[in-house]
Amino acid sequence: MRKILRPMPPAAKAGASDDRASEDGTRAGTADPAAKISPMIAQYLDIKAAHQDALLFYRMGDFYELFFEDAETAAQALGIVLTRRGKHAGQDIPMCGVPVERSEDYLHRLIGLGHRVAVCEQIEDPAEARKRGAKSVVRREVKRLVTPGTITEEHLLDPSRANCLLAITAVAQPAGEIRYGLAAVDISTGAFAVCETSDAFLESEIARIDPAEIVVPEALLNLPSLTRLAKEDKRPLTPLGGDAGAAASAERRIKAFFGLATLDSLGALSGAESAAAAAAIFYIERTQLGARPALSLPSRNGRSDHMDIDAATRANLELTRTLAGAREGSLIGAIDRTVTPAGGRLFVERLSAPLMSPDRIARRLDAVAFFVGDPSLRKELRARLKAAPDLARALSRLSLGRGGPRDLAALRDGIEAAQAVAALFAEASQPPEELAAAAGSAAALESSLAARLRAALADSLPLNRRDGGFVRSGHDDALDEQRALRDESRRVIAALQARYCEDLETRQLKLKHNHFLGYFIEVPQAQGEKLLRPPHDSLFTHRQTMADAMRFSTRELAELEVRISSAADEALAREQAVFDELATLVLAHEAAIKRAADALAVFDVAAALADLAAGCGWTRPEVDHSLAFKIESGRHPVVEAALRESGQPFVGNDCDLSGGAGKAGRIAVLTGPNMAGKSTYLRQNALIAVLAQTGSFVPAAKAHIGIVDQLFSRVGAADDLARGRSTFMVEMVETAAILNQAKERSLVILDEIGRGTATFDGLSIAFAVIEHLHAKNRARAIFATHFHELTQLAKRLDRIDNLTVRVTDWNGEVVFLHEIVAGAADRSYGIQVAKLAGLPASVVARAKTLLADFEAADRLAQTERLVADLPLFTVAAPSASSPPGAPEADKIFADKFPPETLADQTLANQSLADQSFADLALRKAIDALDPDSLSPRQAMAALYELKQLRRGGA
Ligand SMILES: Nc1ncnc2c1ncn2[C@@H]1O[C@H](COP(=O)(O)OP(=O)(O)OP(=O)(O)O)[C@@H](O)[C@H]1O
Repeated sequence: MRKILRPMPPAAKAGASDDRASEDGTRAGTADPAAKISPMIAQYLDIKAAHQDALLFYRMGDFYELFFEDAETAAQALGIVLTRRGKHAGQDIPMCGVPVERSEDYLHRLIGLGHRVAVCEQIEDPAEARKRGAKSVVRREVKRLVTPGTITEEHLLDPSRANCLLAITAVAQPAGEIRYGLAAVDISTGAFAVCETSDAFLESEIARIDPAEIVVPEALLNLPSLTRLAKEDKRPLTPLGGDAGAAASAERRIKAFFGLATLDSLGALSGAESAAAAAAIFYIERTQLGARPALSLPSRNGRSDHMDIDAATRANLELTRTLAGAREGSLIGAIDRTVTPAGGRLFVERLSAPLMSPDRIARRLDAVAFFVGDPSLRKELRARLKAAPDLARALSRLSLGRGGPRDLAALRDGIEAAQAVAALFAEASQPPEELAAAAGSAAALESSLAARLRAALADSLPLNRRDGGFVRSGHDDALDEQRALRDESRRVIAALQARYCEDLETRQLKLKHNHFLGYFIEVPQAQGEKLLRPPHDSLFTHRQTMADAMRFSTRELAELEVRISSAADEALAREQAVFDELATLVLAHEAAIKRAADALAVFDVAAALADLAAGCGWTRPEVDHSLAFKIESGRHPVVEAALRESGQPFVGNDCDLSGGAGKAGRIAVLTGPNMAGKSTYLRQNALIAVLAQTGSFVPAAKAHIGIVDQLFSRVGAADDLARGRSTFMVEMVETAAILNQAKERSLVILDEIGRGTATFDGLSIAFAVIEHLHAKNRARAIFATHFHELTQLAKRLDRIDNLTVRVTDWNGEVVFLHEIVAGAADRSYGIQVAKLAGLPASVVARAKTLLADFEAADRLAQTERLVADLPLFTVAAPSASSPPGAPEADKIFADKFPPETLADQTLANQSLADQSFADLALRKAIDALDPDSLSPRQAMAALYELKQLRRGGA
């Protein structure tokens, strides 16, 4: 529904709205198309020219107005009425507007949609402008440039997520390779991290940072991964002009911003990293219009420091949001028990970038273990943390000059919470390294700071500093004096009203105030007539006649007004000075406060993970440099939580993909009926790896994980119609990425590869994918499939294990046990599941008959032919010329099929993989014959043996 937001103000309305009328010489219907541009429109066009890439909120009295294309864009985005105001170049000027007091809501919505907004304020009193002539325009200036990646306002930000601006630059290496520099800055907290990456990992790094806005030099605008992100993920992408990304000026810009003589203290930033950091600074300076946010020095985040999780895997595993974009239902939604916004943000950051160093992981796990072992300390700590407001964001607003009294109060309460936490830890015996360091940072805060703030701030605080009334009385003598004068004057007004009432013998006289008249006396019409006549007319001066009242003033009232307003103004000015003093005091401790804020977040995450581990029976994983992947009784945290709510148990399952000494890890081929729990099993093992390397306990009885450097998944079957890709195309693109990139240390989970196309195409692709994974990628992997034929691969590829999910029949109904065991599924139970889903009985019965026919005849035969034709070991073969009987194949064949078993084996009902082995057996038997050395009897026996082999393979 479209809402009408801005009725045109009534002509008689006094004050600010009148300025609109006097300024605007092009009111609707009055302008001559050929007339000159009105001064106001000329001013508007001037300001707009400097802010072409933003919607211009142009302040007119109590509204922000938008004109021309901006009006059309905003009206459509906000669902507000588009109207017209005068003409420009013979055309109507489209216009819409939002009231100032509700503008933040509209800003929020526009920013959420990826727009940038330039907020242009009136910077002088309209009365001042009028003094320059009736047609003069109020001076205006853009005071704020609001963009998705640079917002700091509490109500515009999600407390549980970082709000990152990401600058990307490219630097060509001497060898021709392009290296990308990435600088991620969260102005709302001051966090500033840089890293460098190659083209192959650019997208996964962007997915990890999950930026609210990306800025790039114009030359990079057409980079395919960026255009895709901007178009399909709707990430705001802002081009930077000038030399923003130039390596040459980068160092100078960083030094100037941080006031550094040299960049040595930042460690060795690469050329790409410093170019990106400088580009981010350039954009921040441009948008903050002179205000300097309290940014930390850029810290390097080596790409090899964290597990690489590509964008598709991140989305598929629903780590921080579901495929539909919601937090609820994601991993973080199910397991986040942090109690502070900063703790929540740190947890998201850690979960998005699992570590690669067993030592660093162990340090985090030590902190969690410490709190698991001390439940009462944990409870006490969490209670104190709950009282801690968002220190980092309040500090950032103060540093940008956008803070309010409540930000000072947040600082006060946050510092006190940090001190309380530090005091709690002073008594803790032998806290682990991570917590001891955090306690040190919390304790290092200047204790007098909170005391100063407590003494200065009133108990109840307004949102905006300009409202005043936030300084405690008794704190500042000068302020108290002004306030007394102001309040005294108000009492005098009340006394004056009483006196006039008495003198005129009426109770209907009121002393009122508005912006236009200031203080005035209002009486009903009949009373007013009296005041216009002697003797009253010598005292009362007529000001205005209303429909049913008249307004007057007196000399006494005018004098009083001057006294009152100057006392109020002076009190307010004094309060602003107190605010500035307090803000300066706080900012002098900026670095220490930031460290303490980070420390509180570290405490929060460790205690929250401990709470989770203790409450849900999670255990400490063992993480090292091996290629182990051994999980005992692992669970899926999100599915388990959902089942718990409906009172059902989750069945824990083991998983062992460990590589032996000097050997790559194993590949599990998982078959089982629909709805048995295959996808759950796949995902839970990937999530356990992520959680373990995040430094969390894991939902398993025991877990041993050798560092996973890259996590790949191909799960889910979402069409990606927005990108113009079919389900199958998406599946193949993601599978290709995995096969091209996965290595021995990777973990790969693949769900039903090949199901999106014709059966035999799909089966062939699935076969080839597993062979490639086994021979080339050599990664630890789980491959869930409905192609039971794939289980035959375990017979000839040494690192493949078959797993299946147990089900049982009960009175003809399928019962899922959700238990993963070694072996292959005997059948699919698809029809039973379809029956459970409520397919009509006639359809189920018909499907059963057809299945019996298909199983008996055609499909099996076709399958057998297909696999008999498949070139075996094409991936594993040392060279393309190696024949099927090459040494590796021979060895596997001999292990799997000793000659004595081949003769009497009935192969007729075996699957196609067995079939090819039987053919191989026949050929080997013929090759082994030496007719010249056989007696007639031996020749006869050999002939029978060959017949037998042939019969088995037919
Ligand atoms: N280990 C488990 N313990 C208890 N319930 C489970 C378990 N695993 C899965 N389930 C339940 O079974 C449902 C189906 O699981 P899942 O989607 O993993 O099956 P699937 O085998 O992948 O099915 P399909 O082949 O049809 O995709 C889950 O939503 C969950 O309710």
